[in-house]
Amino acid sequence: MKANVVEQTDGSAQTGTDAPDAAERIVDLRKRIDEIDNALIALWQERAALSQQVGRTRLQSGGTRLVLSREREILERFREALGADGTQLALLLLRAGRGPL
Ligand SMILES: C=C(O[C@@H]1C=C(C(=O)O)C=C[C@H]1O)C(=O)O
Repeated sequence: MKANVVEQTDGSAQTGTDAPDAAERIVDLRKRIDEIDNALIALWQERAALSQQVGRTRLQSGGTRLVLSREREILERFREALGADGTQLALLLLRAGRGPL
């Protein structure tokens, strides 16, 4: 294993290059990647909580646990935007909110 694929002593991951300019650019780009990941995690959790709220509201009013036509719309939206990966992502999103089928 190359030495530059191990962790640095400060706990941050190595950049994977010994070129200082590239390493600096990578550290910079990674800051934005980390911001995006944190936003995605927060949005994921918010969506799951909202979905659970909808589910509870519907069940308490005598409605169904799921609305498959709505789920189909969401799957289609993600597939149109992101292709096959979008479908997989939407399936995970839906499961996070309403639990497994
Ligand atoms: C949240 C809802 O309930 C369920 C969960 C959905 C979701 O997580 O988006 C979509 C449809 C329903 O099966 C809803 O009907 O909007």
